[in-house]
Amino acid sequence: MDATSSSGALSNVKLLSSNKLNSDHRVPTLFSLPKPLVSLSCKSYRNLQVRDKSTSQGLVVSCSSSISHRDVMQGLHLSGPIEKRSRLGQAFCSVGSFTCGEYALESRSQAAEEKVGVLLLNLGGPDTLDDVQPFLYNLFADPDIIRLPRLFRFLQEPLAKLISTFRAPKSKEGYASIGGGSPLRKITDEQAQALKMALEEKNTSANVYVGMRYWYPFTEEAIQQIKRDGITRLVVLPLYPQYSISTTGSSIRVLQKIFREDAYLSKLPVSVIKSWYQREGYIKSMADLVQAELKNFINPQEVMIFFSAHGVPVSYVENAGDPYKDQMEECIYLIMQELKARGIGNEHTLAYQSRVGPVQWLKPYTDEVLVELGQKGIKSLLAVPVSFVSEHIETLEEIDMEYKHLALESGIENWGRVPALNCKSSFILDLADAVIEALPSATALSPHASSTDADDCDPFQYAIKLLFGSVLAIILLLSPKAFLAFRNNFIYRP
Ligand SMILES: C=CC1=C(C)c2cc3[nH]c(cc4nc(cc5[nH]c(cc1n2)c(C)c5CCC(=O)O)C(CCC(=O)O)=C4C)c(C)c3C=C
Ligand SMILES: [Fe+2]
Repeated sequence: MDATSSSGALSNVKLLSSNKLNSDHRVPTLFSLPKPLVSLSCKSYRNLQVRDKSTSQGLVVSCSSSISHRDVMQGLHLSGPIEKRSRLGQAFCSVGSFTCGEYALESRSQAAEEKVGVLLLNLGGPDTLDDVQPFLYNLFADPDIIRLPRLFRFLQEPLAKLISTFRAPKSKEGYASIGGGSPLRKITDEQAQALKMALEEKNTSANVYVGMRYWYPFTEEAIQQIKRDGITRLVVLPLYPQYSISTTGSSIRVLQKIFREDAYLSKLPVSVIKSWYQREGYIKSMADLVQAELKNFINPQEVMIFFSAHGVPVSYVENAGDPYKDQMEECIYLIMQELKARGIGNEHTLAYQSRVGPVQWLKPYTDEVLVELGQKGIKSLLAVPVSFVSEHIETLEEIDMEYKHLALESGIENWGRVPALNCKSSFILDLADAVIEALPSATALSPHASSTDADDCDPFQYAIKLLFGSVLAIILLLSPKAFLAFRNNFIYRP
């Protein structure tokens, strides 16, 4: 099919040219829009949303950085001569000067040969209690979760076996108390379906896939399906708003490995949305949830807003450069700013939950802060889970049961919890916008590892890790008592 006929839905769009890059991809397609039929709004430096007024069809124009922020913000007041480049895959097309009346733009939805895929990445969770131990094994066998120096990598799998076996009974109790398994697969599938529909509403047809890191459907399975479907452009969207080496980093590392080893995948244009905690749609959706939940308290203005994020070991942030903590703090700041703009000026605090194992995790710890707040006389508290967008064991069991119990015991009288975003429509619509904005910048996936290797730290730290690694391994292998102590440390506290 040629590019002209594929633009049929946009009757007011005139095809200027189409370049054949190679036998598989016919890109880009360039159109001009007569001024009266176009409204233009700015989403970011590189993506202008253009709407054809007569058909309400939406298109994305990607701009080179030679268009300044001021030019972009002025939208319709732009006037030439400005050099504008459309970028699709590896191709650059110089369009030359343009004025308000003659926009040259690149059309995604009209490139008939393009088959867009969106890959949602998530952690995964056991579907049944029998899955708990093997799920935990997969998690602890991940070198981005238990970061051993390279020399000690041979211990990764035996350690994973050991920790998963000893942690499983405690974990099973948790999963049993929330119905016998994790709700993650079901919710993520629903999010995928909702995202597909939201994209359709925005005139972008896409297949949406789910790839889990530690349980079914595994990322590897999703990638095989993407290949079978002949996807020609892929957006990777991890369902973690903030980036951590242990979550998004780990999933991207798996992707890079698979893509590197496959002739088709290594050429596939891919755009990875590494973090999206600062997106307006996400922040507003979170603020909506907080605002709605505050109304359930008798004195909403007296409620302490208590953000509880999943923790990571301190070493991730301090030695490996994990941006997770900074992004989390900025995210909380943005949500609070949004609430302030709505006239909600409650006090707030951030703490980290779900620590595992005998190392220091990000502080303050949720359980300790709850006790302190109770002792300080705080009477009403609204817990807000922030690191994850679906209900899961740590919201349904850890927050709703353990932390609630602890808070009430500590003197807090009124307890509330903001639900996870799940399929909230403003959130899903914003994810759809994020996908649409990411599409033009897709390029072949970089072969370099995205996560910081455990060996990348300085030689002194490396030597210390080596020493402690050896001592730990020897103690674990030789001493049953130490082994038991280690086991006890690998269950969540309190
Ligand atoms: C942003 C979210 C998450 C970060 C960061 C994270 C880091 C991290 N997690 C563990 C250990 C475990 N996590 C477990 C479950 C789990 N973790 C997250 C999210 C993050 N983890 C979610 C959403 C879930 C729940 C999945 C579900 O089934 O509902 C578990 C298993 C649960 C249990 O045993 O209690 C473990 C163990 C580490 C070590 C880590 C950082 C290094
Ligand atoms: Fe976790």
